[in-house]
Amino acid sequence: MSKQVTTIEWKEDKLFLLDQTVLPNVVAYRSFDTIQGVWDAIQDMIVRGAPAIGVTAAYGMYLGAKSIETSEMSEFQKGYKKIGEYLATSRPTAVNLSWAIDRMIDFSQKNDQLTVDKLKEQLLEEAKLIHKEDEEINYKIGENMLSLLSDGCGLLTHCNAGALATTKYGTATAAMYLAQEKNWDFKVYSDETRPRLQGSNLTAFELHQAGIDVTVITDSMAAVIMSKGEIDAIIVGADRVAANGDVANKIGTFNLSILAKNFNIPMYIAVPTPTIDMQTKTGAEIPIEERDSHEVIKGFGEFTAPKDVKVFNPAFDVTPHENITAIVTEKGIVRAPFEENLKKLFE
Ligand SMILES: CSC[C@H]1O[C@H](OP(=O)(O)O)[C@H](O)[C@@H]1O
Repeated sequence: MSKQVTTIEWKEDKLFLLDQTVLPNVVAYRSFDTIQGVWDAIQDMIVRGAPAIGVTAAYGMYLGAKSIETSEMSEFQKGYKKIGEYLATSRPTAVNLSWAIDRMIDFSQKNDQLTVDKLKEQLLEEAKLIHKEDEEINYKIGENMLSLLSDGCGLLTHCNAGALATTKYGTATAAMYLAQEKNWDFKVYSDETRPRLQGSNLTAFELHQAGIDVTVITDSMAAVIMSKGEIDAIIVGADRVAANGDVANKIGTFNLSILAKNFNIPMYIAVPTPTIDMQTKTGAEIPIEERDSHEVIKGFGEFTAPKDVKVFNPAFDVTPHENITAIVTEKGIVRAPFEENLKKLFE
């Protein structure tokens, strides 16, 4: 079994999160026991990655439930809904956040025959179940993705859709960990992924420490690597897949999809079904988070542009479904026509 970092752990009645803002230089865990702390952890990207955000939110919804001081169930439910509305404002794009919040609220409403104290205990169990399910889902995504790859392949990934973006295995990296267990001879190129550099400080960190052959490239080198025939497949994660198969993912994914078409390289999206949002019809409807300008012009500590210059910093872009070869989920491999075939995942 390959060595993987632990991103999220519930122990001593607290949530422990690996602080991803200080990787790869420092491996440090921070503990959280309030809903406000969880909100900050998601917004500040101490924890990030759609599935990891969802699991964190589930524990956050338990911590929020604990803070509601009433034994009257209707009062509790009203307060719980407000806790969910608050936590949903921490980041807008990854649908796993609202998916986890909605699941915890649905669970509380379906179990309102319990006492409030008993319900709170059960909410923690539901959060732990969501945690366990994520690990199982990622393993299955890896198995399905592996069926599309071959020993000796060269892979390109973008941002971090790895163990660090989930509870284990990752989505895009799951196949890489499984290929390592099969002693495949393969190599991975990781786009550093400006401006937050998740590809170099997270993906390269986790793959390198697991002993996987990983090479960091700048985002602008992707075309050259593809032109040299080094890449047999591009595998990325997603923050939200619309009903028509459009994919919101880290900024720069759309660029890769255009290059992939040019070089006739398959573009695979590795994604758990909770990231597929059938209520959002097309990518145009997906809210795209814009983050602070300093991520772009002060990412290395010093200003790399005039302090007051205009900066555009969308954290994500939308890759049109026409540029996608397949969406690989735990339930199977989905190809075009995506609208029709994604629906089948939920029948
Ligand atoms: C397993 S999907 C992770 C997905 O989330 C990342 O965004 P962020 O680091 O801002 O949370 C990136 O888009 C990854 O593909």
